[in-house]
Amino acid sequence: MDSGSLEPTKTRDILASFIKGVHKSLRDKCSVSENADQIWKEHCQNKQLLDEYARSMKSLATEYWNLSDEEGKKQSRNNWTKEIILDYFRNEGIKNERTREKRKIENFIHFRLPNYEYSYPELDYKLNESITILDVGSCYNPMKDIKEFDILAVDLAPGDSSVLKCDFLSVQLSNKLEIENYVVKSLPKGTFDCIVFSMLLEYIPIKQQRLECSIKAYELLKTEGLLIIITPDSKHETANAAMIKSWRLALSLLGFSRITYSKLKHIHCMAFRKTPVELELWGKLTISSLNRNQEVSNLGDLMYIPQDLK
Ligand SMILES: C[S@@+](CC[C@H](N)C(=O)[O-])C[C@H]1O[C@@H](n2cnc3c(N)ncnc32)[C@H](O)[C@@H]1O
Repeated sequence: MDSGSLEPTKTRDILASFIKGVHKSLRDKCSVSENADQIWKEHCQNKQLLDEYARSMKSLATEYWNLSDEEGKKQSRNNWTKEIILDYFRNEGIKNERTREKRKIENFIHFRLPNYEYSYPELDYKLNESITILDVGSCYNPMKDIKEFDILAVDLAPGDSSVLKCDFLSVQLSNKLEIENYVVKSLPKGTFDCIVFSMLLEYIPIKQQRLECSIKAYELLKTEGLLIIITPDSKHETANAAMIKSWRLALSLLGFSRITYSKLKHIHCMAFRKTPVELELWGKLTISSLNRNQEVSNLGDLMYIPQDLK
């Protein structure tokens, strides 16, 4: 795409609509096909399209999103992510969350399960010097200069030499990191302090696949590790509140506890921790607190995006 001689706002709009168009075309194809896995496979092999997407995304984010002034900094997904991760791992975040979670569980047991035997686990988080981060769908590795982070950046189509090629939907999970010719073949379970899905889930065309990504994140994180999810939305905070609530329910039922949520001008930002509370008990608490009258027959249905409904 050559848009070099156009006005900046025009170029920005062209890049943004190309990106949205790739997402839409994938969703449309999957919605009329019996074989969404095949559509996804074909998409992953379309090198020309993926490379153009990577160039467009990098250009949009680094040249056209104004992030240099004070307001821009406040609205930046990378600044939000950095602040939340550092607060959680380097300040009192883990300790505060344990206290909050313990209190929540104890209240729940007291009122709903008075005969239940339970003690909140003794925890001792082992953090290496750097915070290990798996940035899924990283594109150009936007957080690579943050010195506290040790980032494994992966993408279908790397937009920077520091990013390894990997389809998160099909990559194997095992007990070690395996890389062949800059392609990730397998990721180690239970080893990451933090996983970042920054503007990833709305690219994934099917609700069930979004759930699969979330399940993989759960398996790859250490207990008490963080999952950061950023998803674009320029509407008012309340416009898609039902979707945000629905994702929270799905992720809670997987064993995540939401620790914070912010609506910035163009994005929703969420951080979840992998709770150390046993899943059966956590599920009961989730159903009682978040799911008062909703029937959940398929967790995948909860991971919808507004575009699925169009
Ligand atoms: C909208 S871009 C976001 C880039 C970056 N995270 C950011 O915040 O600027 C979405 C990225 O997710 C990548 N992606 C989508 N599905 C993926 C998958 N299954 N595995 C790895 N990367 C994926 C795309 O190639 C694309 O680079």
